[in-house]
Amino acid sequence: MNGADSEVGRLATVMLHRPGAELKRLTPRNNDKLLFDAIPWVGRAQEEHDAFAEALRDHGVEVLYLTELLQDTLEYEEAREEIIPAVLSDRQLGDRLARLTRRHLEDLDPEDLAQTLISGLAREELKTGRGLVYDLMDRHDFVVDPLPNLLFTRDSSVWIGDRVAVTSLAMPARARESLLTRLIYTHHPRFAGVEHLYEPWLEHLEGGDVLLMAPGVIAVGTGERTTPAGVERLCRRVFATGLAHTVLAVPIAQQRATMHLDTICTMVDADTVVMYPPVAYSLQAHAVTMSGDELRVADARPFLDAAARAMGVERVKVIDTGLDPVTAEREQWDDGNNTLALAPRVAVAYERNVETNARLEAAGIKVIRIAGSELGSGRGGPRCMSCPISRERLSALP
Ligand SMILES: NC(=O)NCCC[C@H](N)C(=O)O
Repeated sequence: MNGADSEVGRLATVMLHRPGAELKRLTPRNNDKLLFDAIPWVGRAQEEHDAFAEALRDHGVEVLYLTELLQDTLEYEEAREEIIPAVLSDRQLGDRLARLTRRHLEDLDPEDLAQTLISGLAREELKTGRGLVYDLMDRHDFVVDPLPNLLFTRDSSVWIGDRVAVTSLAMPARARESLLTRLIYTHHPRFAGVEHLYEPWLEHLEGGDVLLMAPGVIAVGTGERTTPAGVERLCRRVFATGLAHTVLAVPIAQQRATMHLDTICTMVDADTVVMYPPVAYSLQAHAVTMSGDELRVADARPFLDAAARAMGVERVKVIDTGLDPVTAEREQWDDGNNTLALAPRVAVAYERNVETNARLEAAGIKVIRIAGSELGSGRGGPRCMSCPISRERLSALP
């Protein structure tokens, strides 16, 4: 069954994106705008990603690839008719270049169209070109921008219960990603009948900010990416559909190191989180519940207290990630807190976060280590690189 009600129920199916030609578009001139800290070695990034996928399969997880789902989806005429105009609505193109680009895209078979939607299209790759915009562009300029951050499938959709929230990404370099995930969930037969809980044109909300703390309890970070208005919209929708009774709205610092809640906190057991020490005891949360027709927003209290109350446990256990502040800061930056749980007490983590992983193991967590020196140049770890499509429900356990 599709969906999830926790971060730690046994992972059955996950959607990944194997990085490809879109990473080859990164240059020292555009990497900041495209949200990468360095220029990755693409072949090695693919090897690291393949090893990640293999580790998941070795643990019984079905791996779906976004590219393959998109190719299948683009076999359907309605899907093609929906996505091509959406790509051309970019105001940079102007009418004439948009017409040319439309013809180019319409001529592509599903495989090439999927590839172009992901890796973009440079002016020089158009078969023919004319007009003011075309003439004034550099031949390397993009007519369709590449999506190197598609690798981080966590952010462009998130399953809550049996519904999928197709997110609304805040950074212009990522906005188009959720048009692709929406297309897949709308037209791919595997997802027929799945109800959408959120849409890309609503207030900004990114999957990396959404943590399913326990059945009925969702924490949502609000900072650089997810806005308070996005949290409010999600609250209304999860309460209206009975998918949650409490949402914890968690303000996080608006900076790159903490762009999403999952950069500072992830769950490794039903009542245990791995957390960045400087924020573990200072992070605050507002518990949001429904009171009649209105949202009831409680005063801020320590996140861990608010979470324990909502989850109905005595306390949320914390494994912190480093012995000294410098190590903790280095390993937080390198996604040490960004683990992907495959089951309670089993988590995938980047191998380079030596101290954090040692701490996890000392606390009884089985750590599956993966290499990520190249993958990490996009600033995301195992949780960021995975969208759980199906997890064993914790609410179904006796
Ligand atoms: N959930 C996450 O933290 N995802 C990582 C996203 C990294 C990407 N380069 C970004 O800036 O959006």
